[in-house]
Amino acid sequence: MDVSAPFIPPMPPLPSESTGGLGVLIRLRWNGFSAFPARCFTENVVSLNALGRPLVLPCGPEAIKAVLSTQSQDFQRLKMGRRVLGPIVGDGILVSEGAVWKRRRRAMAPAFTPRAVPTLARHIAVCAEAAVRGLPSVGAVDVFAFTQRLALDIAAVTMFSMTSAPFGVALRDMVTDFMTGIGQPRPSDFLLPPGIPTVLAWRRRRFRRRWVALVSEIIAGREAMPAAAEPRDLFDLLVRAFGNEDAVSGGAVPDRVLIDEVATMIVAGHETTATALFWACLMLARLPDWQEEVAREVRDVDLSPDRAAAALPALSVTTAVVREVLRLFPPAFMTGREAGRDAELCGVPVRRGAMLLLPLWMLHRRPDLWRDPDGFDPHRFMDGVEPDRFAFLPFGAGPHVCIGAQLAMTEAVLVLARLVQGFRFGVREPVPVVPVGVLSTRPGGNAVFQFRRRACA
Ligand code: HEM
Repeated sequence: MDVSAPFIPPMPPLPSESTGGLGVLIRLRWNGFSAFPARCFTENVVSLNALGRPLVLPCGPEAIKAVLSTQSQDFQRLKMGRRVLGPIVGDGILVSEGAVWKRRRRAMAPAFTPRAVPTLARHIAVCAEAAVRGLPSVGAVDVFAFTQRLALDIAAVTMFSMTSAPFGVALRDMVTDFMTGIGQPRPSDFLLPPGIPTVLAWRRRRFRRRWVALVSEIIAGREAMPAAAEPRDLFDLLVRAFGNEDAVSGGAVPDRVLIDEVATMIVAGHETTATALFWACLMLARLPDWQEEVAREVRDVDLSPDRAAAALPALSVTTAVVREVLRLFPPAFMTGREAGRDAELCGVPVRRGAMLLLPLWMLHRRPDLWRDPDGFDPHRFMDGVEPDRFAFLPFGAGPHVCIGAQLAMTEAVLVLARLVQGFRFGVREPVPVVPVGVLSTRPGGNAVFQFRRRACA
């Protein structure tokens, strides 16, 4: 393929260079892809101020490495994360800190080892097969809705060994409600101290009550299933993992812990993977040559449930496409930390209490790290050439690195492979679809996909 002219996907405009800290926080409410000034593409650390509170933007690989990894002891999670995400993940490992986080992370790690991949890949393949078979042979497909539904189904099946059918609508409605409403951080979330309620406090408390009731009902349904000798799903793996941890600590796992961690896995896992799959479909629809390259790779690969995990090494082009999508449209487009003590970041002083926002999507498009940084070109992930460890961080780094990274890659690669194996697709965009970063990287606009079943499928 011609590597000289990679395709440049459209992007929203960036703010002016004079945008201050408050301007960044206000813009984040609407789109993280148009919140940060362009100098974040070139500088290592940008220091701003938001209503008197220091706002530091570590943007270069060294600064990001220090915050997430080598100096991670100086920087904790943003306290506002708990305020915003707490209604849905409670005290789960996505928002907890210190000893609680450490204990839960250690307990959950065994559920995400490579040994679990074949079990989870089998569930993914079953869901992908059913979803692909359910598509019309020829016609328009709402790909965003399709990937959201499928990712939720996969989350339900990998977690509980049961389809999301009995509770899927309620779960999807509540997660979407949250993501598009009270889950979007407001400037007051960033600026008010944790003890002071924001105007959303009451709505968030009400959501929490309804959410806990729903997840408890789902867990009760799963617990009613007969026990199995071998772990069937993440639920068995988590219960076993927490059980082992209890045996060590002598404590009992309260239901609330299980509710929070189950909710964390569903929320952290489904929206991120669904949006990555949407962008992968959009890129392949816009770039038929790449779509055919993937089609050639997957044509004779056996993606049936029992063979899915073994098929992964044969899917190197599909994997490169997914990685390039995660570079250009990272679902976790940004992460944040708070300075727990006075510190220094690549020579820049950072005061205790300073807020740090790390625009990971801009790291992935730095001209000093990437050739044709805005162009879509999966070749950069082929031929065994690996990017610098701290140039490409779709799953973060350091102690809080994504626990589900391998599961997410397995899911994205297997679903994309099965979709292209079954269909050829194109797209019409009345308005160019640009990324919108609110909690995850969603499409900002309507893309009309046309699908046609492949003759051999
Ligand atoms: C494409 C899909 C995904 C992306 C891009 C993604 C990205 C990330 C990133 C960047 C972090 C680090 C955040 C930080 O340092 O502040 C993270 C953490 C986390 N992710 Fe993922 N993730 C994905 C899928 C998943 C899946 C499938 C699961 C679970 C089933 C999951 C569970 C978690 C959890 C629990 C954490 C917190 C880990 C900790 O703090 O110890 N993620 N993810």
